[in-house]
Amino acid sequence: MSSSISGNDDRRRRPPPSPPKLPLLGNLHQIGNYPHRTFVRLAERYGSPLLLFHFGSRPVVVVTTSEAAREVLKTHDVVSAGKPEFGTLKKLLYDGKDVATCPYGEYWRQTRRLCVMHLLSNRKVLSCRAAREEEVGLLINRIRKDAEKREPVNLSELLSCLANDVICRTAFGRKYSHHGGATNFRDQLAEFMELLGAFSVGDFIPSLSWVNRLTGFDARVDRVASQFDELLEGAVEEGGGDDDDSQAPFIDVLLRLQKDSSEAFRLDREGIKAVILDLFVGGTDTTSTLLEWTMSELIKHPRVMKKLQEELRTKIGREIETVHEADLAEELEYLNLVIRETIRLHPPIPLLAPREMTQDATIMGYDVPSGTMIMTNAWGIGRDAKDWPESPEAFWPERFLDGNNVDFRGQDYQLIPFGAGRRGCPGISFALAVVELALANLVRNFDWELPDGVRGEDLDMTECVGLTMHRQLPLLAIPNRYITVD
Ligand code: HEM
Repeated sequence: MSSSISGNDDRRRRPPPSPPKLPLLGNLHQIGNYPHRTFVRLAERYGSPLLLFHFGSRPVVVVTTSEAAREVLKTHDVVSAGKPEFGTLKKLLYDGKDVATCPYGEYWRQTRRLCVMHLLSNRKVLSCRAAREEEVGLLINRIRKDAEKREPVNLSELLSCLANDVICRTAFGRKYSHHGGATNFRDQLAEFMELLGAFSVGDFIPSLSWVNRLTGFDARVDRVASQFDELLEGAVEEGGGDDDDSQAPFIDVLLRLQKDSSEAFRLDREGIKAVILDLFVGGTDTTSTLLEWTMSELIKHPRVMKKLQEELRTKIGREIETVHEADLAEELEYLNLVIRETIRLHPPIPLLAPREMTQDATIMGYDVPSGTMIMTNAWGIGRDAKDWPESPEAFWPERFLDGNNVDFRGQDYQLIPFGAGRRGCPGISFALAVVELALANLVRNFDWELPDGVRGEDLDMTECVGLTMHRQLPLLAIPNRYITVD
């Protein structure tokens, strides 16, 4: 399939179709607020699974079909495993010493191995169960109090706190509700994420880098990077106390590995801080966004909500106040279908994390040179009528019944919210553990209604795109207690 093409021989090149571009800006002016939607429209207009754009001076190929995604992420897995360099990311993530943004090579391989083996393995995820159960328990108790007042709760906010607190507990062994007195850790993290997702003109049009200085963007990046470094330094100083890896917070595990003479590869101090940051960046907003969309779809579709409630209430029973992970051991088929259907329609990172070609390659018959940035439109692929012939825009978990075993773990290219191939997400089990436990509790323990008598079907589902794609308006809903154990 792959064929190398000579760097100089432009006559033989067949690039993907490309919408007309402007000088300096390239195609940046065409992208709009919902790039994933724009890219689907343009792919249809040009009738091509690959389109070539220019974001300023950067060539970017956008992949819009499952077939093309398979070629990129499977056939050309190694060649497409590079990462584009962005100045802002480098400043915020210790010059690319993390897993998610570091270039493809030995450092990435070893660092990812450490994460997969020691932090995100199924065994380690299981051993963090107590922290998840406690945090979900706190959330449910809080909602019970609100239910007594019959007041709407801000589910978006609560779910974001939950994801954040779970990662904090597993990464540091404690919560960082407050750091440095009045400064709230969550606000700091929110600003960090905002900057990671922000458009930095200098990264695309180097001749306009001065704009970042003029607007104060660069100074803000420096300030946030140094605030976070201070926090992580504190955590590294305090860490290293526990010898038992299975129970230890991530920071302790990484510090122990650093001292372990039998380990051929050791992360330095910046590497440890960068990896911890990666887990926050990769694991908080993504998880809470998935929870937020799942609850939105359930409230919007009372039939599905009722069916899921029946499954949970029948299989788990009414005898316990709060669902624990052991209670989920029973096969909860419909819960699984609901999560699959939500993530199909609302992949938290609609365009996956950008990749960069490390060699020339031919993809779907088009030549894509080394250095091209690759964006895979998981959102568009999840709604492509070719792969999802029955009402692709509809929320209908039953589509996964009757032998449709399409799953999101990176083998089925029509459903790739976690990416695929060697740079695919290593945090799937970690994320699902939180998502399943939280949903089982929220849905089994309460009936939900929208405030002001708004009907579920009228719930606004407008998206807002940053680092992740979340709801534009927070999800406010009134909980009514269902499970009341005396
Ligand atoms: C619903 C939750 C999540 C979603 C939708 C998600 C999605 C993704 C996606 C799309 C990628 C890029 C994949 C690719 O390029 O093929 C990725 C990478 C990554 N994710 Fe996740 N993720 C989630 C949860 C997590 C969690 C909980 C963690 C860790 C605590 C995590 C850690 C990472 C890391 C470290 C990478 C970089 C992998 C590499 O470059 O080798 N993610 N994730």
